[in-house]
Order: sequence, then structure tokens, then C-alpha cells
Amino acid sequence: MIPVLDHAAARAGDGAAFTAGLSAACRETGFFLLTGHGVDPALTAAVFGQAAALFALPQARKEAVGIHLSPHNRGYVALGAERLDDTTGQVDRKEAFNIGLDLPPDHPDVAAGKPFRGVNLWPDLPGFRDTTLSYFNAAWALGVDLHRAIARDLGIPEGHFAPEFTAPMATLRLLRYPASAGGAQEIGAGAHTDYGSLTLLATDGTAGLQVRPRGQDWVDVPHVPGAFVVNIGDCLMRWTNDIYVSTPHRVLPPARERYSLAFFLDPNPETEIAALPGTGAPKYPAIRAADYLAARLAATYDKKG
Ligand SMILES: O=C(O)CCC(=O)C(=O)O
Ligand SMILES: [Fe+2]
Repeated sequence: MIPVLDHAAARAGDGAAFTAGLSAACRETGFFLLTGHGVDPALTAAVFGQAAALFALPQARKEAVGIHLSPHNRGYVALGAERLDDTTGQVDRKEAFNIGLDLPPDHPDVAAGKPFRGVNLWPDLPGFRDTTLSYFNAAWALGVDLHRAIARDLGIPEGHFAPEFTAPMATLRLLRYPASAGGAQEIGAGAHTDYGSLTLLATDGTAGLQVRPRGQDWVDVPHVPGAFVVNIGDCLMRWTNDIYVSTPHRVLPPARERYSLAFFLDPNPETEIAALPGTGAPKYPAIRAADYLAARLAATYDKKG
């Protein structure tokens, strides 16, 4: 069972019930559905529209903003270029487009070539940049707000996390999974856990996403219209000293073409990921968030074969 949490009362200042639900979800399932989150459904719909326009472009125009042109994990990822589960030999049947924190080329961190501090690649599509960045900012704000509830649950000051997400290593990923071609070995996205702190996912309602909570078999994630699928990533699991769980999930080949929008929220590059106060004897050494994410991404991309 994936819990459904309504964020509306918490956003209006009454967070007790929400925090209790969040606590159980983050410690047991690692996944929940979030309603009442306040992100404008028209904005989400507009991003889906932009994703459809982008993926419908001729391949050459997509490759013109290809991820190989970016040292910072931005841009277009072609069908068959990724393999999230390296134990099966199955290549993911999906294409994607990554957008990161949008800094100008003359920003000192960009000019200095700091990791995760690059410019975005933009397709030549009317409204694409403004629409996707509005959504990026809304998802970022929501993710920071959810970290306030996480802090309440962990018994640390509510504002503990906010300074760690002022210029986050966040990625908005537009995803398209073609309809299944019927091959027995097909997978949309292989089994994996996410790397970051929180992931906020919007889907077009087409089935395919499954999660495997600890000690259970794969279960379908139900579609709740307008809700985000929220999950804990490995970085937050480590930060909470394994009190929260990051849960494996995958996307089965969909019966019809499927679109989703995944917003991966990682902390600022300089954030130190060390067991949070009150979480017990540290199980892991402290690590800079940028070093942690870089290691995880390197492992994924090495596995592409
Ligand atoms: O498309 C989805 O529903 C999930 C995608 C996902 O898990 C990921 O990209 O990490
Ligand atoms: Fe994922």
C-alpha cells in the first residue's frame, strides 16, 4: 500500500497529521502520493505539453541539445542510452531531457567550472524554457517545504534543511516511454533507487510504475489524478542514518506511450551529508553532497555498457 497524504492542512499551518503520515511513509514505504500540494495543475499540464513537443522533434534537433554536449548532465538522452538496472542486461526503453538549476554563463560557479554548475541546453521551442523553469521552481519550493515536515518528524528545528537547498543540485527530467513493442526482455526503466534527497514525480496516468517495499513483491503505484508520487532517495536515507528508506522502483513497458516528469532534489553541492542530530551513531562517514551524487552518477553511466 502506498499511502496518500494530503498536504493542504499543513500548508495552511496545521501540520501535525501530515507529519505523522509522512513519518510512517518515509520510514516504512519510502514512497507516498501527495495531494493538496498547491502546484498549479495548469503548469504541470503545460510541461507535459512541452515534453510532447520536444520528443516529437526530428531526432537531429533533439541530438542538437544532446547530453553529450553538456558536462553537467543536462539535455537530451536518446532511446536506449541508459540502463538503470545493470544486473539484467536490459536497456531502458525511454528517452529523456534533463534541466538543472538555471545559472547564467557568467555566474562565478559556472565560469569556474564547478561540478553541477553548468548552463542548461534549450531546444528551439516556444515557451519551453519559461514553462519548464516555472515548474522547476514550483517543485523546488515544494521539496523544500516537505523538508520542513521531515525536520519536524526527525525532531530537529523546522528550518534545519532550508540553507542546504538554496542552490540545489536539482534535475527536472522529462521522460517518454514508447508503447511496448511486446518483447519479453523489455523494460521502461530498470529497477533502481533514486540518488537524491526527494523525488517528486508527475505521470500522465498511464500505468507502469511499480515499487518494491522491503520484504514485499513489486506493487503497482496507483494513479491519483493531480497527485505527485514522492519518494525518498539514497542521499536522504544516508543523511537520516537509514531511519528513512529509499525504495527500489521500476517502470514496466507501458501499454501505450507514457510521459512522466521526475524532479530530483539533491542538496547544495557543499552540503555535508552526515548523520542528522538524534539519528544515532553514524553508520557512514560524512561526505559532500556533490561527491556523493557524482559517484552515483558515474556508477550509472559506467554501467551503460
Ligand atoms: O517515469 C517514472 O514513472 C519513474 C521514473 C524514475 O523512477 C526515474 O527516472 O528515476
Ligand atoms: Fe526513479
